[in-house]
Amino acid sequence: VNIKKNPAPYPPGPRGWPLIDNILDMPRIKPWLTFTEWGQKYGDITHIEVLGRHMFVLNSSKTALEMMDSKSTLYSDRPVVPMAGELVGWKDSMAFLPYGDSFRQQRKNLHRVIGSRAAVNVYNVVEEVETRRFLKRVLAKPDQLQEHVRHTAGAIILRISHGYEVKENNDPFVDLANCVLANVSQATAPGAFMVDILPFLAKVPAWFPGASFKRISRKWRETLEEMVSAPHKSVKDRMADGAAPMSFTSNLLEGRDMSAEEDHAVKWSAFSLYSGGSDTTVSAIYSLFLAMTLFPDVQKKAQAEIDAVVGPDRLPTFTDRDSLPYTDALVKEVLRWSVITPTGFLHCVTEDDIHDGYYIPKGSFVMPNIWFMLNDSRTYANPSQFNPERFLAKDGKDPETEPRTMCFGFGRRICPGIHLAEASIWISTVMSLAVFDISKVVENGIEITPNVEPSPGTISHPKPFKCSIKPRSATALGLIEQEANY
Ligand code: HEM
Repeated sequence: VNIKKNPAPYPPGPRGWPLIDNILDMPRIKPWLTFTEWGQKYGDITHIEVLGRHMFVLNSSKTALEMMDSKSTLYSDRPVVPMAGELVGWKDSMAFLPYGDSFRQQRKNLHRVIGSRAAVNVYNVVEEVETRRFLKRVLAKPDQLQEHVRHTAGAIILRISHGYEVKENNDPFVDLANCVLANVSQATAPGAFMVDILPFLAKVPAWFPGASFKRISRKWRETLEEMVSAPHKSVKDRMADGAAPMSFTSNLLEGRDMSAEEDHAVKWSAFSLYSGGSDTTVSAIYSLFLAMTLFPDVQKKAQAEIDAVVGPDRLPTFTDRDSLPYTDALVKEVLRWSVITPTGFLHCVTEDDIHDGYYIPKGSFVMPNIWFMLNDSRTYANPSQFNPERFLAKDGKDPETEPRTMCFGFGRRICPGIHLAEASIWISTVMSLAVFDISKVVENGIEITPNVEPSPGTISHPKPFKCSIKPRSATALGLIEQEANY
């Protein structure tokens, strides 16, 4: 027999993973901690093999950049996901698209409209108006913080993607979108669907015993199609009447003759804003409130800075952004400390590579352990400490590495929503701290300290926690109660 020899050895890694049992055993609770242990044991690249598929877990940002950024032509594909991608139909959405023409076309759309801080400035008014509405909702029902964060993130994105203004309650698009996102997170949960492990099952007819995933996927597919098409059609109808407010979609459609293919790309890239941008931003802003509950000294420092620069008579706006370095550092520290996408999104390798003397075969998956990179003591002093000052130059010491170089992923797949994400988190932080004091709740005379307990999943959220949110003063109350309209 002629066995083809590998051109180089695989990187080291734990044994005993090839069995199907082990896939179902994949660490589901804080998997990033298991991956971190592997890094400590095996080095910056760990190799595992699951049913003949090679996977590489990366435990340093340097290695992640050397592979996925410097060699991005080899490392920019995505895995094929039978359940969520093929059967439910997410394969046309940006995050799932294979590296190729549709991918490039959608990235171009996103880049054109939200690809720089200057481009995103156009939407500052949307961010400000919706965040002021957020303050009002928090004031009215502080114990429903997480719902308000979610509602506001949805409102901002739908306004930007389609010029759509959401209703205060039971908005049909927000409900539909939440349903679509809940479905995809169920569809992609590791081990949830056998079809992802045995892709030939996709060809089994729906009546076949055990093929309930086919009926489920058909239902989820209809919901997804409605969510992608309905807002797109509504923009077109309003443009025909000359009544469409400015948005991502109207901007791309305006004055251009669209082929069916281009129209499809606009439709799906607008949807990608929602799918990529809502849940992630929600996690970040909810984490900010958790951090402020836990670290009152940081909160006071940021408030002192805001008070000195903005004064008591108005709410902060984006024009204050460059004058608030501590608050800016606080936002960076939230992006480092909170676990938003702990293990990133898988990249798939399109050509054989040899990296650092190790064999990385075509078709294998690469997973950056972003949680560890943001907690790596080679990059961050006392990484478990919440300390915005690490991002300020001081006494001749340079600021530590910006989390944005890791927390948004790598190479040609790097998050295209960075500028929008940073704008949303920044305005929520500065407006909330200008008017609210966030603190631990006291129940029966006992102060409750929330646990820091991130959920598992591609997009992780802090476990729901209690905190007290009160207006800082009568003046602050007055600012919150002012009308916020377009
Ligand atoms: C704090 C907030 C956010 C975080 C932490 C985050 C993080 C990430 C990460 C880690 C990836 C994967 C990159 C890779 O594969 O290497 C990603 C992809 C993506 N993000 Fe974000 N993101 C955030 C906000 C947003 C926003 C606001 C939008 C849209 C407006 C967005 C849209 C997307 C899209 C469309 C992709 C897929 C890109 C592709 O596959 O080429 N994200 N994001």
